[in-house]
Amino acid sequence: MSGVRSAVAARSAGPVVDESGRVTLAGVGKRYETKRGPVDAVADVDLEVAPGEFVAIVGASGCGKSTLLRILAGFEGHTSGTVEVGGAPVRGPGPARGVVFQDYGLFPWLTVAENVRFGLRQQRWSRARAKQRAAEMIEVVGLTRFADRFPGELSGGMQQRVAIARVLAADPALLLMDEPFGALDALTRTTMQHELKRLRAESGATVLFVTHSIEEAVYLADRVVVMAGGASHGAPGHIAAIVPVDLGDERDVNGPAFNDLERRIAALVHES
Ligand SMILES: Nc1ncnc2c1ncn2[C@@H]1O[C@H](COP(=O)(O)OP(=O)(O)OP(=O)(O)O)[C@@H](O)[C@H]1O
Repeated sequence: MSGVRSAVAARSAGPVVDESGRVTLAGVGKRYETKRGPVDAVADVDLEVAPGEFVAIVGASGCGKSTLLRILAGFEGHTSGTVEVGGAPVRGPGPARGVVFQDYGLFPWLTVAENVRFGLRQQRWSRARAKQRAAEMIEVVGLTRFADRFPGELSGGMQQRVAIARVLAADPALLLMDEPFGALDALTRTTMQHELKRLRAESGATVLFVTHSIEEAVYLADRVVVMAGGASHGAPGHIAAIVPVDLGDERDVNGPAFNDLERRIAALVHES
């Protein structure tokens, strides 16, 4: 936990609740003005995510999942409604929000270790502390042997692991992840899901996680948001359902309760 976040935790009595991870979306809409006229990517999105909660977002292609994440990351503005993180309006990117998107966003001229240290140094971590933290996170994603390699020397899946290590190293209050494991092979994907679960339990970060895999959503999340619509479907993207995942911490992906929930969510995705 970062210095600021532990200070917040130390002041509050009772369970640790880091309010800086709270997400509030109220009546959120995004309209793109294009040559062919306005495109409503999303409309009327209401969602409250509690600090420390893990919310997965699923839905057919084009329903606005990435748009919502980009808005929360501060990469683009919304055109209606309110978007708040930690009780403050989002006006641009910020260090309390860690972002892992489909493109790895690594600096090709820096080594793996330098890439992971970069954000920490930007946040004024000392050289020694940044070096130690980077080494720890690189170990977590299983890339210690490659710490001195450049991104161009690694596979896509390995580059994605570096991007994940880089974001997790900074211990953000809110993690925004858009298909972060989409490019990984099945075995690495399972390992990374485990690690993400563990790291998130340790750090208490709030996570918003976009995935096309309903199994992944049910395995990781406290709640699954099902989105529907999309500009190409003639209706703006919107939230069609929010499904709580009441399966406890140890989830058996082959268990009947797990599979039932997976089927229920799949039906909601296909209906919408
Ligand atoms: N810059 C843009 N200009 C115009 N329309 C856009 C722009 N960006 C996104 N859109 C439209 O907004 C809608 C939502 O796109 P978005 O990428 O958020 O969907 P998605 O659910 O993440 O899709 P996928 O699962 O395929 O990644 C789509 O119809 C898309 O065409």
